[in-house]
Amino acid sequence: MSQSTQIKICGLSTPETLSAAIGAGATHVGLVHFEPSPRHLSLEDAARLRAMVPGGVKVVLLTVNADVATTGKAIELVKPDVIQFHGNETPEWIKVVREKTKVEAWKALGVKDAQTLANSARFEGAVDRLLFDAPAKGLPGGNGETFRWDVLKGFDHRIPWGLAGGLTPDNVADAIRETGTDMVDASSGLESAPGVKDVDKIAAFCKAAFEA
Ligand SMILES: O=C(O)c1ccccc1N[C@@H]1O[C@H](COP(=O)(O)O)[C@@H](O)[C@H]1O
Repeated sequence: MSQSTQIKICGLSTPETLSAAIGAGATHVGLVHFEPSPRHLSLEDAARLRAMVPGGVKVVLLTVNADVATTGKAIELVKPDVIQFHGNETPEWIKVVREKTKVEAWKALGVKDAQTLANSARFEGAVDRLLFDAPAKGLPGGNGETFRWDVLKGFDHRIPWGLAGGLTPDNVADAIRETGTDMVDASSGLESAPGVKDVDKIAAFCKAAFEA
């Protein structure tokens, strides 16, 4: 069993599924603030869920191309531990937000090929973690799509990173073994319908990830 694997369960929207994720051992819980998403939460609802999270579990607030004012308001209201930028945010923009707010910053990147990884170096010094996801399709993320994990093999990572994109209870162990990641992030693969998390899938996912 790998005790060190970090697990983010994203797109939680009810107290029941939030506590299922925490009970199953998630190290990070994700709240989505992006209106087109079936997982969208108002900032007020996100703040209510955030207040239920015990210390020791990190709250990740996900936004997409939000402007500075919205980002600042979101951080002030929700008080996340981490903000996950899942759009076309630049390193320079993220650096400014991070310096102003002191909140840990993650940047999701859609991986097309090895060139995406090479280009990710531009985020060095701007973010605390990169999340490698499938390329945008419909939504910028949360599409349940995997990508070619083999491009991650042998890459000289300079920035802490995590793996996202189409992860499920059935493929997460292979994903960890094939990529060597120490953090996995899942959302739509743990649902019974778009935006509806399934507590059994959450538990099975965490078990499989810890046992990989
Ligand atoms: O979950 C969403 O609706 C979402 C919307 C916009 C950007 C990102 C979104 N989700 C994140 O995408 C990755 C992969 O998700 P999945 O497991 O493939 O469904 C993950 O970080 C989600 O939190």
